[in-house]
Amino acid sequence: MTPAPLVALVGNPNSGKSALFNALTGARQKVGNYPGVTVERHAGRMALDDGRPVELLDLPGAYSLEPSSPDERVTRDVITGAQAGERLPDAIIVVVDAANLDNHLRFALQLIALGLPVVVALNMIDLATRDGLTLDPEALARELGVPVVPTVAVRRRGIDDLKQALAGVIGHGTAVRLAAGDGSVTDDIVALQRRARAIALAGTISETPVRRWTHAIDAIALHPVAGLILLTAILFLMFQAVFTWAVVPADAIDAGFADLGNAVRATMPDGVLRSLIADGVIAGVGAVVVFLPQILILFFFILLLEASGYMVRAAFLMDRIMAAVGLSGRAFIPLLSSFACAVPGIMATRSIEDEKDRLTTILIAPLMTCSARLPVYTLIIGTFIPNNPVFGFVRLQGLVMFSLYMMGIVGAFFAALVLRRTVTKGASSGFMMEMPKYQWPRARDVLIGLYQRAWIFLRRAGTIILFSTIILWALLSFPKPPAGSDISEVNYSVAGRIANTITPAFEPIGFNRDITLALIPAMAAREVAVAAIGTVYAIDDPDAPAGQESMIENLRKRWTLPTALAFLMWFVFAPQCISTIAITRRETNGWKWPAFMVGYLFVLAYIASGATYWIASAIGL
Ligand SMILES: Nc1nc2c(ncn2[C@@H]2O[C@H](COP(=O)(O)OP(=O)(O)OP(=O)(O)O)[C@@H](O)[C@H]2O)c(=O)[nH]1
Ligand SMILES: [Mg+2]
Repeated sequence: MTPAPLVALVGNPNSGKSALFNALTGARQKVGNYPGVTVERHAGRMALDDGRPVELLDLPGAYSLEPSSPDERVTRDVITGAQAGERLPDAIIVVVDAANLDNHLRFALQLIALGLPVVVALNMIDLATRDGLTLDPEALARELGVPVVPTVAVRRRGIDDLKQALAGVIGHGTAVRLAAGDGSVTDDIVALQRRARAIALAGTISETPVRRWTHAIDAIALHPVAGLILLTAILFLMFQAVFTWAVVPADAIDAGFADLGNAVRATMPDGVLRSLIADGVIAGVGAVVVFLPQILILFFFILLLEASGYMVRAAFLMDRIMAAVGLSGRAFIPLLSSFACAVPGIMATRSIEDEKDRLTTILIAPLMTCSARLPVYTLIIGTFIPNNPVFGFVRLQGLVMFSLYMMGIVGAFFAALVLRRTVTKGASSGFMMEMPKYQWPRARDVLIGLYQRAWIFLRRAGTIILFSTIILWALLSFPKPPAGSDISEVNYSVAGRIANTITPAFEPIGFNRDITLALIPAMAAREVAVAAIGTVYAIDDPDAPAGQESMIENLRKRWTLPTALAFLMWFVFAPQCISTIAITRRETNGWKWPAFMVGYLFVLAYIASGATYWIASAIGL
């Protein structure tokens, strides 16, 4: 006796597979309104209208054929015939959510391409109608090249039609597939998404304005060329704004700290305590806090992009590029978080299944420009780069800032490419995600996000930065040179002597003593570099008025442009952050990988700074 034909229900999570299974077989499989209800296969029996028995399989939902979790693997193995002890299904019912066609058709296209006889169940038609969406199942069938049956699983509507369509395809092999669908499917997720979207559009008779808008925006936002141009333009605008909008509030904060410093100098008697407060605490912490407006503007943009639904689109656009350098698409979100700080970014890599994928992402996360670098970049750019307009509307300072961010990204991709061919060799996995609807960001959410960021930043200023500044101040202030000595106070101090000892190692890449002085305490946190420079100049030049103005004057006097550029390059690449090293140790369970990370990043930083210095000097900057 030949066994009854085997039919499998496949589709995205939460599309209604188990509900359909119950409707078709009369069984009572658990259904629930969240993804991941079914986590293993279930079999049941049903009869077609002509009395033929069929064995029906309910499978766990999946987003794609590249499994990212064990239950998705079950699904993939069953429908490709790779599952031990299971025969290849004679047909599959692809269940799609009619109200979410763009997302669900992506997987449907992959499934149809497998070549098994397919019937598509256009489920949850009731919800689509409620959302003001009218679909054309025949048009969808034409585009997909397989029968499409509208169903409402929970009301048992469309079940008979589904059985009939199934009877039509079972036993007819692939020949029954209509001619129109070419069945070819690509690994390129952006292309796949575009095709799914085009088919969804062709099958849509009418829809609400929100849905129409989403389609219209995505036609540009997800376009492989126009989308990338749009993304670049948005990022660009962001960095222009960081510079232009911050001027007024930053000046106000700076004036506040300057007044405070001057007041302390005017009222307190000259001595160690006055120097500690004015040169250490106020000059150091003030030098960092000035950058609060810029950090908030940056995060304002990031929060808007996240809340509007654009960020996921950016992830889609980047997926192709990420795959090209051997990164998993899932790495996008951790890498994106690393723009705030590498520590949460590295923690977010836990969502990456594959160990090698994950390790690669951890190793390159510090190359994403974290917000602690912003004060360093802004100070140096503001001091050394003139704010000339280029191409009429773009300003040079914003352009340089944008390039520094891009350099981090390009450096990370380059590093991934090399790592993937050497220390973390292996295949990388794909990426599927639901595409959210566009919506206006809610003011409340954005405000809460900004408040949290401000708090994190100020807390750092009040703890790590304050603490390292005080230590540095002490090391810079003692011992005091004997009266009448012509050695400067800084050079005579412990810190000055340490810096003078190691400066020769950095001279080949253009660094001066001030920089080496700043680099060591900056291991605690990158912003400390700015605090350190503030403290050094406050001690070195005690008669100058407090505030950023005199710090900038000192920088211009003591640094050359090639040195300043080399210093910027150092901060693009160098692993100047103890917290990142610590979290890498924790997430990789040992010292091997953090040691490797620190090593390769220092080498990279040294080479990049040196090259910048020499090239800049050679062309006479
Ligand atoms: N309104 C409506 N709700 C439906 C329909 N089909 C399923 N549902 C509901 O959608 C939710 C998900 O259904 P399930 O059958 O559990 O979905 P599933 O595809 O098996 O999900 P996983 O097992 O997680 O992959 C449940 O709350 C169902 O009651 C439908 O046609 N219309
Ligand atoms: Mg289920």
